[in-house]
Amino acid sequence: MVDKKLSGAGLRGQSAGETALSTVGKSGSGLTYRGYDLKDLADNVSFEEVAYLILKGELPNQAQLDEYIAKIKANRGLPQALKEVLERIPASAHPMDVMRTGCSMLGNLEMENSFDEQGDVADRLLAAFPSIICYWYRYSHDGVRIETETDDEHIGAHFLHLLHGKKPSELHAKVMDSSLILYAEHEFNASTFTARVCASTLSDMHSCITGAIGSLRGPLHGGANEAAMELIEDMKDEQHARDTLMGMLERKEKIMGFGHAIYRESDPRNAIIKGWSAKLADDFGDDRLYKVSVECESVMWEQKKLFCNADFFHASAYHYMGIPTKLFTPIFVCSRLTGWAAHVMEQRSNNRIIRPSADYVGEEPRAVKPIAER
Ligand SMILES: CC(=O)SCCNC(=O)CCNC(=O)[C@H](O)C(C)(C)COP(=O)(O)OP(=O)(O)OC[C@H]1O[C@@H](n2cnc3c(N)ncnc32)[C@H](O)[C@@H]1OP(=O)(O)O
Ligand SMILES: O=C([O-])CC(=O)C(=O)O
Repeated sequence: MVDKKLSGAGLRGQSAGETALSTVGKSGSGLTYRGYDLKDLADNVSFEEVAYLILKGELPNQAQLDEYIAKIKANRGLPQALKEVLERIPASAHPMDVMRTGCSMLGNLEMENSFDEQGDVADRLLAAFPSIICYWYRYSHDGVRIETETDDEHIGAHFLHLLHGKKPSELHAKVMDSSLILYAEHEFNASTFTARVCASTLSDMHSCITGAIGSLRGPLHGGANEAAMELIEDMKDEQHARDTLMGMLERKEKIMGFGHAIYRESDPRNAIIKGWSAKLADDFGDDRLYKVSVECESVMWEQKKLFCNADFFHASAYHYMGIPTKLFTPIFVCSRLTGWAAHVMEQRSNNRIIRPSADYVGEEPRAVKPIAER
C-alpha cells in the first residue's frame, strides 16, 4: 500500500492520540478491527460478533454471543416519552436530526449515572437505534405506530423488518449484516474524534454519541452515501453516467462517494459492498444502478485517480433493498455507534482533556475605542 502524503490543514497526518481499536491504511487489506482484517471478519462473523469485539475487546465464544444477542433483543423497546418525542418530529425532518434527538432524549430518560454503566449504555444504544429511526419513519410517513421489538437475531434483519413490516429475504439480511460490519469502526475519523473530544471532558456517553451523530451527518463524511444516491438515481445508462461525471469534473464539482482522507488507492470496504451490490442487482432484476455506478468508478479513476470510498456502492445496495435514501446515513449511525462508544471508553480509560493550540492570525493588540469613534 502506497503511503499518502499527509500534511497541511485538517490536522492531516498528525497523530492525535493512541488507539487499540483499529488501523486504517496500514496492514492486510487496509482496515483492521482489534487486529482482525476487515475481510476476514466480513467473510466469517456476524455484526453482533464484531460489535462485541469492538466494545468488549475479543470475539465472543458461542455462549457469550448467545447472551449478547439475547441482551440486544431485550433492549429494543422504546420508552413512551421517547416515542412521544419521535411522534412530534415532522416527516420533513432530516433523519440524522431524528437520530441526534432520539439519542439525546434517551440520555434524559436513561441517564448514564456513572462510567461503570458505560458498557450497558452502549449496548442499549446499539439495540435502540434501529427502533428510534424506524419508529419515527413509519409514524411520520405511514401513520403507523410500530412494535419495535422483533424476534430477529441480527440487528440488520431487525432493521429491515421494522422498516418494511416483514422479515427480509436471506440475501437482504446478509447484506445488511455485512454493511454494518463495514461501517463499524474507522480510527480517528471526524465523528469518532468528535466523540473523543467530548469524552475527554468526562461528559456522559449520550452527549458523546449525540455530538458524533452531528459530525457524521455532513456530506463530506457519512452523508456521502445519500449524496451518491442522488447522483446516480437519474443516470439512464453508462454513457449518461460518463457524460454527467465529465461535466461535473469540468465544473470542478465534488463527486460524493469518492476519495478519502487516509486511503490513497482504494478503500477496502468498497470491494465488499460492490460485490453485494452486484448480487442485489441480479436479485432485483434491474442492474441499471449497478452499471452506472461501475461506470462512475471507471471515470473517476481514469480522470482523477480517485476511487470509491465505503459510501459509493452502499447507495445502490441500499436502494436495491428498498431503503429510502434519507435513511442511508442513519444506518451508518446504527453501526458506527460501536466504534464511537468503544473510543469513548478508550478515551476515558487514559484521559487527558483534548485541547490543542491554534496559530493566531488575527489583529495585533489594540485598544477599545469609545463607541462614538468606531
Ligand atoms: C465513510 C466516509 O466518511 S468516507 C468519505 C465520504 N465523503 C465523500 O465521499 C465526500 C467526497 N470526498 C471528499 O470530499 C474528500 O475526498 C474527503 C473529504 C473524503 C477527503 O478529503 P481530503 O483528505 O482533503 O482529500 P485529498 O487530500 O485526497 O484531496 C486531494 C484532491 O482531490 C480532490 N478531491 C478529493 N475528493 C474528491 C471528490 N470526491 N471529487 C472531486 N475531487 C475530489 C480534492 O478537491 C483535492 O483537490 P485540491 O487539492 O485541488 O483541492
Ligand atoms: O476515516 C474517515 O475519515 C472517514 C471514513 O471512512 C469513516 O469514518 O468510515
